[in-house]
Amino acid sequence: MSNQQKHHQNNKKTLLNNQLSLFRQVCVIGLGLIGASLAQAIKDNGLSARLVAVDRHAPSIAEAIQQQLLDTGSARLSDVVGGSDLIIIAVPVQAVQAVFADIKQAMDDGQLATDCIITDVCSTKVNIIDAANAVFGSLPVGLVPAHPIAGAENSGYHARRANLFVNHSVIICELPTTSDVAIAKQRLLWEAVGATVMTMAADHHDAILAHTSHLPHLLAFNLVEQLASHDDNLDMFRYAAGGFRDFTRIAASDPKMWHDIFFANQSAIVSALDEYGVYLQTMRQLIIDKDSTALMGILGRAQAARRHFGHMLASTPYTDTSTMSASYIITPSNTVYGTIAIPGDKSISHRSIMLGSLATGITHVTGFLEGEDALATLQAFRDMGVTIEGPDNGKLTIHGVGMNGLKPSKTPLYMGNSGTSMRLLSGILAAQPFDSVLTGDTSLSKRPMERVAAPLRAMGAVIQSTGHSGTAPLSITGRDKIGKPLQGIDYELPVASAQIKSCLLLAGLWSEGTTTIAQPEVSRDHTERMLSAFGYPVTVDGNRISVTGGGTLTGGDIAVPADISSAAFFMVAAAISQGSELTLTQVGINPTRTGVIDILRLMQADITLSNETHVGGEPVADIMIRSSNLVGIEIPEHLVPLAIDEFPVLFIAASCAQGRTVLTGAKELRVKESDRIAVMAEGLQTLGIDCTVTDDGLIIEGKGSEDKGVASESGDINNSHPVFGGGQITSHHDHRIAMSFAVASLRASTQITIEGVETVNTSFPGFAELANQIGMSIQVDSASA
Ligand SMILES: O=C(O)C1=C[C@@H](OP(=O)(O)O)[C@@H](O)[C@H](O)C1
Ligand SMILES: C=C(OP(=O)(O)O)C(=O)O
Repeated sequence: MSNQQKHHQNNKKTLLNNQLSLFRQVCVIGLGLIGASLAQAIKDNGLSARLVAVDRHAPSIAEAIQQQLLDTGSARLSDVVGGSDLIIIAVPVQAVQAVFADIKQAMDDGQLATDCIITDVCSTKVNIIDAANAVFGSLPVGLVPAHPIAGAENSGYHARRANLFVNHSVIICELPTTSDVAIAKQRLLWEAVGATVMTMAADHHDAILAHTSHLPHLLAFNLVEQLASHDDNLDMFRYAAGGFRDFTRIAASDPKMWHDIFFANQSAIVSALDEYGVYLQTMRQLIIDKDSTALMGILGRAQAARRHFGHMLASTPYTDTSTMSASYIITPSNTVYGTIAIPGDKSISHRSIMLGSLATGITHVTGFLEGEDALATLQAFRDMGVTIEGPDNGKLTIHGVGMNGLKPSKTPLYMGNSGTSMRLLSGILAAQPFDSVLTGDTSLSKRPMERVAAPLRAMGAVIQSTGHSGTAPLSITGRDKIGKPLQGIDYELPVASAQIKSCLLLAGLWSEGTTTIAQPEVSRDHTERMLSAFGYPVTVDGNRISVTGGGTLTGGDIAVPADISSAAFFMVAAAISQGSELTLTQVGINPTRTGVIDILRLMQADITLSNETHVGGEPVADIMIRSSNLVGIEIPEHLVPLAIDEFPVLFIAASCAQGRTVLTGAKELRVKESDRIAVMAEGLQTLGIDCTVTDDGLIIEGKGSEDKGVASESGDINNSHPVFGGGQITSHHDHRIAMSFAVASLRASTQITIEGVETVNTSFPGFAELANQIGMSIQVDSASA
């Protein structure tokens, strides 16, 4: 059950428990779909002691009384309205003024109190307020204009559904003249029938609805009319496939209602139509001109935006984690075996979009990671006007716009779950002439952003982290308002973070003078390498990296190697399990990323690299890893930034090692998608591992020492005894936590269930399928929440 449904249930319970109804008598005017559904929901939720209705259609009233929905009803308001404390107007927009006149008469006759709450459910709001003003002379204190964004193409009393409003939004216009009690009671009513209440000014409501509801309805009616007017219309309708059916579904709605809406919201609808006309003409011309690039740009942007808007509204990663509905149910298996290809590197995929977009000419990318994080970066550049074809099986074609070719996005740029996207983009955007806003999902909105905002400010950027504590949303002011470019900076990084370094180097591309970043330890250098590959000079002097502003990038081909951070799960899987041997092909082995190999080797893992070569400026190799008798170690601190994302799964390796493993100097783990020290410790303890959390790391008592056959003389490995118990793990919406505990199942005594695994798609789409291919047994359960 969703939170909203629970809330709905609780409201209902409270009202019923108190044996009090919210209203004495509700009078519904108009028993069409919305009016009758609301009446039914009020009845079913016990929200009013009495329920009466007014409708000119006598059979509907008679039936509603006979079905005990109504206490009474009539065609005339004055017959039934007396004593009502809520009136709901559910008639076509143009009829509302006449209803107001009847209500005023009832007030003047003493049938109704002057503070009686009056609401409506119409699709336009300004004209409702105008009509009330015209009738009452001033706005009644009980007037709460409202609009439930819910409906169905079927109309009338018989189409009613008490659950029509559950999980739908209701927009309320809180007028300055309305009493607080009236607003509060309206909120309670809508929440009690399952809706989410939003408030909006009436004119804003009408402008928005003109685009999101009125225009689409008008187009649907128009398209059906267009086809119906053809002589061969029967054939057209007979063979009209899904597209026509889907597009015109809403043209089956009530014509009278829509006729009224089109007039009631005349000016906003006409301006939405004018805008539509311009866009339509543009597409028409592109087809005439056979302008494939521009047409693909529009189609690709629209397709991606359609998907993107849904996520933005829900403030969730591209995969909706709000309901935590997917779990892994993993049956222990002992051995993994095979040769597999791991998906593309996330860090390099992000950078290929960024630099490809800013380059002149076309950039072809292969091996692009089609995971949610890299797709967020891709969408952001589409939002800024870059035409990007694909992804199609990891292939992208980016039509670079040059260093000065980005356009302002019409909406905030949504970064989903991706820290890399937000931090690197803030460097690029701080240098653009236009304003930008960067938002993210719940997890990203908790991660520190002042680490990039503060040094960017030192370069002259105007950037605000508008969240609770130095967090997103980020609001960036365009250079056109500031009037001078960013200034190069000499900056010493407080932490070894490739994201901060890359953000500042990227800002440096547009800055006056030279930007030099000094890092305390080596961190991944993909930005530096890719800048050079695109022909931008980068100077590396030990741990000091410099770029000078004013250069250009030239598009080219980028082959993204397999992601060593994803490969790490399978490296540990093979090392800790019995009789295992895995070969992972063409994995990136950039020395700034191979900390996981170094650490596993220090733990005496059996790892061999072969077929070493270079792909697109990055070294790659096949990595073979076999079952190993691991030993606990003190992890050298200089390796921490080189394995920063691999620690969750290295903790699994440490649990299976003989002796204690100590990690220090890894405070950064606390500000990833989750606090990876705390969350891993919690999960390890659930599975029976003895571990101690420290400020900047973790101490793990490995259970490998119980291993009877520790590297026997013949060199055999005995990794067969269980190290972990079974149990239920929460991933805290962190992809790497979910995948790490999946790997632990190879040494578990019984089943492990991992909740909230949707975010695995941010970095490793297809993880469970690949794991099962090599011998693991992961069942993905998408309905277990
Ligand atoms: O630059 C990058 O692509 C990344 C840098 C690292 O973050 P920090 O720079 O914050 O350590 C890493 O954790 C992240 O997954 C990707
Ligand atoms: C920390 C990670 O990514 P990001 O910072 O881009 O969200 C990660 O992938 O583990």
